[in-house]
Amino acid sequence: MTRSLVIAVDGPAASGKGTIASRLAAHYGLPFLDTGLLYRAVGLGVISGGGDLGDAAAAEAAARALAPDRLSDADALTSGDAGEAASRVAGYPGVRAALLDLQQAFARQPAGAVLDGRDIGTVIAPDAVAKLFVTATPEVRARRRWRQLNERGDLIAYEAMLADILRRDERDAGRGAAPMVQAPDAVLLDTTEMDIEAAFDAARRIVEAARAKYGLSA
Ligand SMILES: Nc1ncnc2c1ncn2[C@@H]1O[C@H](COP(=O)(O)OP(=O)(O)OP(=O)(O)O)[C@@H](O)[C@H]1O
Ligand SMILES: Nc1ccn([C@@H]2O[C@H](COP(=O)(O)O)[C@@H](O)[C@H]2O)c(=O)n1
Repeated sequence: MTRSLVIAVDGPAASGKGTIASRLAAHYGLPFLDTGLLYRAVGLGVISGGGDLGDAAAAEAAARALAPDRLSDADALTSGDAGEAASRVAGYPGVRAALLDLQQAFARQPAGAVLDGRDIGTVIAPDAVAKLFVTATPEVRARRRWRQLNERGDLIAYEAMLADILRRDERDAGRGAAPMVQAPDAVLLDTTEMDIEAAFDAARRIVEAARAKYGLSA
């Protein structure tokens, strides 16, 4: 059976997984889904509806009601508040269950797909041809996110950014439902000392090795 090229890219906040995943998608001509946006949209949905992020039922209802147009407000979705809200609602099993089918259907497209998140290689697409776990030190990740947000005018202190990253890492890795963990068959890519080009190049080589293993090389 010929497998389609599904690429799973997981890793902690601001590790560069989205940058790598979108570059891989463009390189291989595949559709790309940033699954973090789904959880961010659910978190914002709860807040905008006047709900409480500590209310699992409200979060699950927001996940079940998630409409595609909720994913288009890039500025709101990529704010620090949205990231924090996302990691709160992402711990609820009902929220994860509500978002499961959509993600798995995306991964099942005939040509293949690239998805990035926390549980792509473990839960969403455990049979993915290529699995990467992208990481970097918390300090480097905080610096990257700090620069990204400050460049667009979201002024935030580096120390606050680092605290946010550490809190989110702990919550994402420590939850019971689909915790952030490297899949046993994922390749670790530590981008601490890499610029974007070097990180993409390393990722592409990992995918090429996986394609060769499954006889998918041109
Ligand atoms: N290797 C790198 N070197 C320097 N900057 C990088 C590198 N990779 C990504 N960046 C920058 O770091 C920021 C965060 O990258 P990106 O959004 O890809 O991370 P992420 O892991 O997808 O984050 P999120 O947790 O929001 O999903 C962006 O501004 C991006 O341009
Ligand atoms: N597959 C995923 C993707 C994301 N999350 C949660 O959403 C938060 C925001 O994700 P970003 O990738 O945009 O930073 C993240 O901290 C996770 O809590 C998830 O659980 N599973």
